[in-house]
Amino acid sequence: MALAAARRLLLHAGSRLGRREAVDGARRFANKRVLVETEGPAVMKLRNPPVNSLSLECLTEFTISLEKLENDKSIRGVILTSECPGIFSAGLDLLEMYGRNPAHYAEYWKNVQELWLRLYTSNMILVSAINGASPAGGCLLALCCDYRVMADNPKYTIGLNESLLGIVAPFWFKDMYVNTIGHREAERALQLGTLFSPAEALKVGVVDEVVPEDQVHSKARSVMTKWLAIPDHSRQLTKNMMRKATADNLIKQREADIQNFTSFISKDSIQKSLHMYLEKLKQKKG
Ligand SMILES: CCCCC/C=C\C/C=C\C/C=C/C(=O)SCCNC(=O)CCNC(=O)[C@H](O)C(C)(C)COP(=O)(O)OP(=O)(O)OC[C@H]1O[C@@H](n2cnc3c(N)ncnc32)[C@H](O)[C@@H]1OP(=O)(O)O
Repeated sequence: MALAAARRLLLHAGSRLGRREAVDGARRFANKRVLVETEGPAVMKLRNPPVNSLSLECLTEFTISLEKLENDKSIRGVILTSECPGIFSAGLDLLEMYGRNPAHYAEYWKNVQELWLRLYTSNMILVSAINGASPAGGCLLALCCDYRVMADNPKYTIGLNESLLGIVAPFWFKDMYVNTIGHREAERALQLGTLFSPAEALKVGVVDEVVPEDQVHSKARSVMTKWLAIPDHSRQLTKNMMRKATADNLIKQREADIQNFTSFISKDSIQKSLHMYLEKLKQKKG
């Protein structure tokens, strides 16, 4: 209920902002954690500092922004990137999965599923400009895209590292990984929780292209231009043919997946693992 109300408020605020900024001549709309520019190829920038973690609020704003873009028939493609220096996205927000109650975990997971389903089955062309670290849920966002361009900076890594946290990548994360890099590579990378450097990610197929950091956005734009030259109807039907079975696999068991997540994440042993991981992140500083 609370989330539905927040959603209505955000949609309302979003459209107000949209109108005001259009009057200024810049075609863009924004909410607190997601900025969308629709001048030229649409660009969606995550801005949830310090690390673009996908908190419930961030997920909600992201989903709403995507919904607005989908409803604007003049927008055929979106570049997904980050406004946080050095970070594409740190993935799901660990604080949404630690020390909360089962109802919160269920609500959070429903929203993770919702964003994934919308992104993965989007009719728009999605290109990610990966300009920073992209672990776990950050990698998931990139994997939803039709093409991934990554900055050539060895400090940036990408991959589904869940097993390093003592948790397990859900089956639909795994399915998408298998679809992208094949069964053997996915099996190894998932068990080891591998975080790939840009060069390794290119080799294994997690990303499609690695370019110097200052060229990530221009490359993403030129990729978008190429993809926009393809007729929408044939490209969309082809995308749907490739992705439908994977999305349907979650759709048919959404409730069971929420229950699984809630009971798994509520376990004492899993909470303990998350606690240790969060402590490790804190200690990194000191
Ligand atoms: C069998 C049934 C199975 C059912 C399924 C069950 C479970 C699966 C569930 C979920 C799948 C999970 C998916 C995820 O996405 S989990 C999140 C994984 N993310 C990570 O591991 C990234 C962790 N972060 C980092 O490695 C680094 O922070 C960074 C992104 C490389 C950035 O490094 P940098 O040095 O720039 O920053 P800091 O490390 O100092 O971080 C700053 C600040 O942010 C906090 N933080 C970092 N990441 C997260 C996060 N994901 N969520 C929340 N908070 C995060 C960090 O703790 C610091 O906080 P502080 O308060 O100390 O300033």
